[in-house]
Amino acid sequence: MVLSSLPSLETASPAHICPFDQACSYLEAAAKELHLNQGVIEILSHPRKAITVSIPVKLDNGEVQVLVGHRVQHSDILGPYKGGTRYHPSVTLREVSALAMLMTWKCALLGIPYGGGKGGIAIDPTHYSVGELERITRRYTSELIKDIGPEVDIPAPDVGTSAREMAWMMDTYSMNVGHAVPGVVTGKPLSIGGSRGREMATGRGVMIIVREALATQGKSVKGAQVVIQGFGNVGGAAALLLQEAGAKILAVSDAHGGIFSPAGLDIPALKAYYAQNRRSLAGFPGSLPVTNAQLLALPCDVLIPAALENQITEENCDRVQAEMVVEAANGPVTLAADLALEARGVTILPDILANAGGVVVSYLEWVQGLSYLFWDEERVNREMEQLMVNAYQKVVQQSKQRQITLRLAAYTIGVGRVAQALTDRGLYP
Ligand SMILES: NC(=O)c1ccc[n+]([C@@H]2O[C@H](COP(=O)([O-])OP(=O)(O)OC[C@H]3O[C@@H](n4cnc5c(N)ncnc54)[C@H](OP(=O)(O)O)[C@@H]3O)[C@@H](O)[C@H]2O)c1
Ligand SMILES: N[C@@H](CCC(=O)O)C(=O)O
Repeated sequence: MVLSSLPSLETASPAHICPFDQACSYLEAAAKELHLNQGVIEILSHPRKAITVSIPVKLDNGEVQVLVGHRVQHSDILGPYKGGTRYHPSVTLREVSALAMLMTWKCALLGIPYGGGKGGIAIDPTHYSVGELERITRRYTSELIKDIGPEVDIPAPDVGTSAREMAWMMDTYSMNVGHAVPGVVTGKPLSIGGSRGREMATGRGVMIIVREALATQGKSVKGAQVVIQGFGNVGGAAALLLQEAGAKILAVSDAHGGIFSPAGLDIPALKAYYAQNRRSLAGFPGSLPVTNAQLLALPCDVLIPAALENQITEENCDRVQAEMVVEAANGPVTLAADLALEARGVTILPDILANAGGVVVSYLEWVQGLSYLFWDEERVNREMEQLMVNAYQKVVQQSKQRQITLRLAAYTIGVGRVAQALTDRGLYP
């Protein structure tokens, strides 16, 4: 499928910035830096396969709805396609295609033997009952049954999904093939072969990257003032672990807005409050309300967008006061904002590095499953930390050697490894 032929109406992300076009721009920049052959660039600019499925679901009230789901398989040059499954109203084929491409570079950068994929369903999961979500997930998995598998394409959680959806996917796939296949997904519950440490893994990886990046600048995470957009799996875990590491979390937000405390938020207390307060941050004792727009403009040392794409744009980047932006989300800074922030000397830790902790522990989960030997959490965290620190150091070294930004350095490593494998395999002689 040629993505450029898709209708432009699909570019429904904030400010109508097409995430796939942006992903291709970064690929082109890396390819230029590496002097890659045009044929290689052409191959890597297109997903290998893009699957769109209809998902008919009978709602609890008897009504039938037909939802739209996608799975995009960008590249399997280095191993099975790998990447999350997103349930969010903004999901489009172009968005999923961009996210699948990012997964290819992320896995290559981290040196794990996977390609890149991503899936999603255009729904707001909060509008459906648990029973409806289970039926939707099972039907989506059935529609993809021939295209996923532990050696083919391995889904994992992303926005709006968690271990619960992975268990339903694993069960549906296993029932179809006639025996248990835990390796078809990662991020599953421990009871069916999940890994210790996976739930906190992306946030832990973010904490490690913040700590390393501050250390590179001769600063400490202890006392660093941090602002986080998004209080879900990634933002919530990053907040907790950064606070444990000594940082002061000044503000956090969800889709409804945020809260701010100049003295720093007590994250364990906030997590308990959030769960009891029907997932609302509003009114947390000692905090002041902030909008998401205000939150991005708060003075701080480190700003961590951990929600969706295109949050820091050409329009609002002038208001960003942070000295460092750490992309816990995929694609939270637009291309124009990226250039403007870099020009102002803001350090940007790119998504394919900063949020790789999740897929690294997905890989460790897959390895444990394949060897039928499960590790304690301390070992999982140690192995993940080693891969994250190693990748961070390589990115810094590449950035210094080539005099390029950290993002371009990360891309040149990821894209370069895939291009090399592509050439060595003879797919582009
Ligand atoms: N899960 C992983 O393992 C993983 C790994 C690597 C990267 N990522 C990336 O990290 C990001 C977050 O993923 P997640 O797994 O944490 O998802 P999640 O658990 O569903 O949480 C998403 C968070 O973002 C908030 N949010 C949504 N729209 C927002 C907006 N417009 N402004 C501010 N906050 C908003 C949500 O608020 P509500 O709850 O109010 O909707 C929620 O707090 C995504 O870009 C994802 O691709 C995830
Ligand atoms: N959705 C996550 C995790 C992917 C995975 O574990 O396969 C990401 O964007 O990296």
